[in-house]
Amino acid sequence: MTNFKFRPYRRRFVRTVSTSHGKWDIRDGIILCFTDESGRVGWGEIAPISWFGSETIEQALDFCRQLPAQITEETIFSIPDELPACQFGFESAWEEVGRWGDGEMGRWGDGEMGRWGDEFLPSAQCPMPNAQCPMPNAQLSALLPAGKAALNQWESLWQQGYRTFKWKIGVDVVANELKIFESLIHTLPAGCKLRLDANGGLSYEEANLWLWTCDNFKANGKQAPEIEFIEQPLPVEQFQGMLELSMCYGTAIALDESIATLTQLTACYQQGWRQIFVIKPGIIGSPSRLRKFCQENKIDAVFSSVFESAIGRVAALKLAAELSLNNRAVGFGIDHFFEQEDTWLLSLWKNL
Ligand SMILES: O=C(O)CCC(=O)c1ccccc1C(=O)O
Ligand SMILES: [Mg+2]
Repeated sequence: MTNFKFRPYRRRFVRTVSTSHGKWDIRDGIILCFTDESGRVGWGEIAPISWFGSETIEQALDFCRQLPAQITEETIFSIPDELPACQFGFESAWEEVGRWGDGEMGRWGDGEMGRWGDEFLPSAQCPMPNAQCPMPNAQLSALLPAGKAALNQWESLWQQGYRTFKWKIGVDVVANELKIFESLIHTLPAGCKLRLDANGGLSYEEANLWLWTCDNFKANGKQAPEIEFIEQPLPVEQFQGMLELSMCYGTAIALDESIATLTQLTACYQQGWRQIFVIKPGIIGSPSRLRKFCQENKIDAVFSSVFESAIGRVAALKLAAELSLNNRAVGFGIDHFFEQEDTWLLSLWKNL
């Protein structure tokens, strides 16, 4: 049995996230707080992306609202598969409560449970993500802005230590993007990797053109940057097309939208996908079932952010650390899309 509270939040990106699905300016999410009988605290976060295949924020809120103030393990482990972001948020908060020994209050409370709003607010400072999970930027992939803005942004990210970059394609017409791509690969220094993310926005012909261009770049003996993979070239419905493409080119393909939830991940694996899997823990569903799947099948996984706050990120990165096999950079280099996080968390606590 645990005491359960939730609070919705809204955060505006400092720069628009442009993908082939359109523009995204605001992240709506929900923070969960569990407190057990002995006062141990666990935090969780629900950060859905409905255009990606998860529930909507309204569905997640409706689910939270119909729950009683005290919930059991049974409730947490029977959240329906239609609410994958809720499964992640509730289960990770639950795991966090269980992690602390008797008498310990967890990483947020510092032994003294503060109050949030009028009810409970962590009295200790806000969770400091970097202090909580120190991870060198070299192990993260930094998300570049779409279009030619990428040409101006990579350098400051490089200076911050990032060595893997992801650039969105399928946003503009292919001829324009190919031109920018040419400039980008000729300016990126040796020792870095580039991921191209089409978000399902290419036609079969365009996908062939991109894969051919990447293969050619490599064949011409160019060593920098290494094109690590093309992510989700075709729409989710065209799984067979992507399977074919994955066998025709040297450049690898990573599935993302196609495997947004555990149900989809299982289906694609069963249908023979063995290249790269982009796992977004924040929307995939139950962490314990994800663990089981990854351990049983030894998939080549790349972990990726859903623009969650430090609370969801800590839980997601914990899974990434447990389940990454090939040391691929995790797609959490997205801080430059937000105002400084501690400031945001502080104001979140204060305004509750
Ligand atoms: O994976 C990354 O490197 C950054 C995160 C990212 O690109 C992303 C974030 C939110 C929603 C969709 C996507 C995506 O990979 O398409
Ligand atoms: Mg993607």
